[in-house]
Order: sequence, then structure tokens, then C-alpha cells
Amino acid sequence: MTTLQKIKEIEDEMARTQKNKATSYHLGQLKAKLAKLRRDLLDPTSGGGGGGGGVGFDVARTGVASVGFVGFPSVGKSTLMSKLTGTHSEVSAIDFTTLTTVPGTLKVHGAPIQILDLPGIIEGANDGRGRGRQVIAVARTCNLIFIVLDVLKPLNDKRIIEAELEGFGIRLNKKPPAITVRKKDKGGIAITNTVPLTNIDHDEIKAILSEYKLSNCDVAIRQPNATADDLVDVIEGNRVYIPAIYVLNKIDAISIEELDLLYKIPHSVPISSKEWLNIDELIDRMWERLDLVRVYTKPRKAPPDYSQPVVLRRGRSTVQDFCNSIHKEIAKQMKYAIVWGSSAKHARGQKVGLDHVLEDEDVVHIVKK
Ligand SMILES: Nc1nc2c(ncn2[C@@H]2O[C@H](COP(=O)(O)OP(=O)(O)OP(=O)(O)O)[C@@H](O)[C@H]2O)c(=O)[nH]1
Ligand SMILES: [K+]
Ligand SMILES: [Mg+2]
Repeated sequence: MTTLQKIKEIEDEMARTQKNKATSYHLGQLKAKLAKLRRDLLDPTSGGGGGGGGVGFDVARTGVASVGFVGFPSVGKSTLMSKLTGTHSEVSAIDFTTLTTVPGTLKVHGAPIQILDLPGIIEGANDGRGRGRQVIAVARTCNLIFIVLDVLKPLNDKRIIEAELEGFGIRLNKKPPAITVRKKDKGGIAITNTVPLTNIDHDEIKAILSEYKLSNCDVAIRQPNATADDLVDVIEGNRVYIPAIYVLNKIDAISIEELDLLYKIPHSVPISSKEWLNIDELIDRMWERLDLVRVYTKPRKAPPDYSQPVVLRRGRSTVQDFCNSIHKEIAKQMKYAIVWGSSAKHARGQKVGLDHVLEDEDVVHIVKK
């Protein structure tokens, strides 16, 4: 049996099995088995895949962050990317017009953002059908994913694309689960939870651990509504958590009443790339979800330079990161820095060291030794 057939068999069995006290151990086992098979499928060296591995189509990364466009063919990805960035990417009514990654740059609030137009994908993409796997492999490395949907058939496409990305270990608009699994040499399994377990029980947890041959470990669950899938994600460990915006394109083709309904999809922005409608909202939301930190440099005895922010990523926005992104020697030469803005304790500025964490729109003056 091929890996794909085994996956299908387990999925069918899971669909047939009602979740209750008597079946939860078995269901836990099936979930873990499924995750392991999916991993085989995605690992090109395992030989279990359906082909389509090999050369991907990643491009040189520029800018401070990247946004990848994922969607069915002909939903308007290239139309949007060409107009946003001014970079030409072929547009046509024929499906699979775009054949590889086409990069462009969009400057938002002084920050160059790399925009990656990608080929269309279809159902079964992560099993190696078409170029789907390579597309999703590029999406996995982006800081934000635009899931581009055609407003005339958004919900079905949304479900399929989400399943394809999920199958490749991408978790959309989700935080890493607040679950830890710590292996030990002996002592068996100890499960602690600081919140009530509503979606998973101890039997299911034990089945999953046993499937991964984890017979001695401490499991701590601090997340309300944690699921078996969350636990499997933590054990598998190679998941990526990426924000996504659902871009509902072609609103020029529907009525205002239909548009009202679409606004109910969480994280969605309805637009028309052809008629250039609501693009400002899309760019605002893009900026918000990228969660970048702009820092302005203030030279001695001169006002801050607001035209050229140093743009940092959240979580990597210390004074040290700021210095490094200007020049690698600066941190060594620094005696201290003065910071104005929301990370500073007082309005007149705060004297800080290299590990001080900067906030968006802070102003920094570096005092050298
Ligand atoms: N009505 C309408 N048509 C659009 C809009 N955006 C794109 N289109 C049309 O949709 C068709 C497909 O556009 P593309 O930009 O090539 O779509 P794509 O998603 O890049 O397609 P692939 O590269 O084949 O995956 C073209 O005929 C576009 O003119 C829109 O906002 N409204
Ligand atoms: K097309
Ligand atoms: Mg295209």
C-alpha cells in the first residue's frame, strides 16, 4: 500500500468512528499515525511521496518581510501582485498562467515588503499534484500568507486551501499550543493541566504518547480547549505558525448584499484587484498582521530621520538588533542608547543598554564609547 492509500484508509476509519469514552484511545492512536504518515509524504528522502519534490522555486529574499499569495488558479493573484508592486506578472483568464514564483516589492510605511506571486494550486497539492508542493513550500517560509479567493466561490476553496496548507505543517492564524512534553529516563507518564480538559482526555493523550513510543514523560497542558491535534503538533515539532489574510477578490462581480455576508469571514478583506477597490484596507491589514517595528534614528543635535526607519521584526527588536541592522560594528562601539517613544519609561528619553526591547515608532540615539 502506498502512503497515500494508508492515509486515506485512516481518514476513512476516523470518519466512521464516533468520539466517546470507549473510542478515545483508538482515535488518539489514529491521529498520531496520520501525522506520521503525512510527515513521510512530505519528506522527499523517505520515498513515500507522490512525486513533485525535487527542485523548488524559492527566490532570493529581499525586504524585511515576505507575503506569499496562495490560491486556486485564476482567482486574480497576479493581477493583484502586478498592480501592488509595479512588477509584471503574466495575467490571463487561462488557469495556471503563473508557472513559478514571481517576486515584487511594495513599500509600506517606509518598509520594503517582498510580495511573492505564486502559481495556482488545486486540491491534492500537498500530495504532489501539480506544482502544489513547491508552492506550499515557499508559503511555509513567508511572514504572512494571502489566501486569495474568488468571491463567487469563496467557502469551498477556502476549506480546500486550508486543508492543503495544514497538511504541510502550516498553522494559520494560530499560536503555538501551550503544551509541553518533557521526556525523562523513567517514572512513566505524568499529565498535569492548569485548565480543564474539554477536547482531549487522558486516554487519548496516552494513546498518542504510546504511538510515539514516549513511555516516560511529563505532559503539561496550559491551553484551554487543547485538542489531540495540538498535542500531535507539539510532539511532531516542525509546525510553522503564520498569520493569514483571506483576500476575497473580484467584488466588482457581486452585489452589495452579497458583500455584506462575505465580511463575516474572519480575517478577510474583500477587494477588487481589477477595479482597485478597498486596496487601502488590504494594505492596512497587511501592515497590522506583519507586526513590524519601525525605529527612527536620531543623530546628535539633529531631529530624528523619519524618512528612513530601520524596520525590525517583533521578537527581534532589541537595541542590539537595531545596531546590527545598521552595521555590525555599531553594537561594539556603543556606550549606551537613549530611547524616546512607547518603550521608554519617560517622555524626556530613557538611557538603555543593548538588550532593551524597542517598540514601533521609537526614536533611538546611540552614544558611542
Ligand atoms: N472581475 C474581475 N476579474 C478579475 C479581477 N482580478 C483578476 N481578474 C481576472 O481574472 C483572470 C485571472 O487573473 P490572474 O491574475 O491571471 O489570476 P491568477 O490567480 O494569477 O491565475 P494563475 O496564475 O493562473 O493561478 C483574468 O482574466 C483577470 O483579468 C477582479 O478583481 N475582478
Ligand atoms: K490565470
Ligand atoms: Mg498568476
